[in-house]
Amino acid sequence: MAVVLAGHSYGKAENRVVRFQRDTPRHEIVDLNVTSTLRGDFADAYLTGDQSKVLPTDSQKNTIYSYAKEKGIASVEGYALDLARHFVDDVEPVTGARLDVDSYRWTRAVVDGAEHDHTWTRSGGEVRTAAVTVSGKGAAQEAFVVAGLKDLTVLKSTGSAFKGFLTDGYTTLEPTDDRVMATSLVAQWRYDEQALADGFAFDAAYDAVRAAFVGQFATLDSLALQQTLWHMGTAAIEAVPAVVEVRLAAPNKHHFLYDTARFGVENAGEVFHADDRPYGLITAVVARDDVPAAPLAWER
Ligand SMILES: O=c1[nH]c(=O)c2[nH]c(=O)[nH]c2[nH]1
Repeated sequence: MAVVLAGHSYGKAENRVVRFQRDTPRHEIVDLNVTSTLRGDFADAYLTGDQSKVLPTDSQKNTIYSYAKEKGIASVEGYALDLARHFVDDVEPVTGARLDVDSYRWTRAVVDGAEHDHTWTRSGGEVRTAAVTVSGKGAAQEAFVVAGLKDLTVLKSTGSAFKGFLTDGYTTLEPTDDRVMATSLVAQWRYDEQALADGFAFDAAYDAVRAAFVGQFATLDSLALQQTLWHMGTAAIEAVPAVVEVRLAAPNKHHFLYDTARFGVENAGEVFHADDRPYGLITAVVARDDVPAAPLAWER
């Protein structure tokens, strides 16, 4: 038996980059959490301690901050592509780079009825995400762009059923035609090569996918969260031609009708106990069948 180094990667995690645009009196803000991950043959750094091929994570951090000014952040995905291509193209031992970016939304403060030029309030829990992977040098290079969101919390007070399910000796759940449905959606979607062209409208695509998710959640008379996810993924692919694969994870944020009959009080679906755990966790991968899978796009 021999022990081998079976895998490795390294990078700088969670660089908190806050970039302002101050060219006019009305400033703009972009607030990011950026993680770089580099791949290549860095085995010697582990096996013998030879760091001659290792670009320090400190240098990666400096590049991440400097590119926020040098290249700008016209879109988060474009900024991540610039960084990933730089690490692979310009740093000899690097053969693959992945950039993960969380993007936090700020809303302009309203002061005396008017939007303020340089003050914002941080908006809700929802976070926009991007994961860009560049692999290989020169003509053989491949690039993948995965956009996403996490913690998009949605709730509907009717239009959701769950019935006809399998039962066994442990089943106590009552079937229902009318329940509260709520989730805190985590979604990622992969774009095809259209996203690699200059000027691809990442923000418009994001807005369209998000609107497809929320629209399906609201309008589908749901028979289960599973069915809702299928419709969400399908609607996103139909809404944006560049989207080829959607991965969804949805915790079922259970709302249980509170039993007020015990006190002689009628409760016609008006008072619920919002439970936080345990929760059902439903996932789906929805994809076009004419586009090859891209496992590298998802590899962390
Ligand atoms: O939408 C649902 N899917 C399930 O699989 C499930 N299981 C359960 O107990 N409640 C629900 N709801």
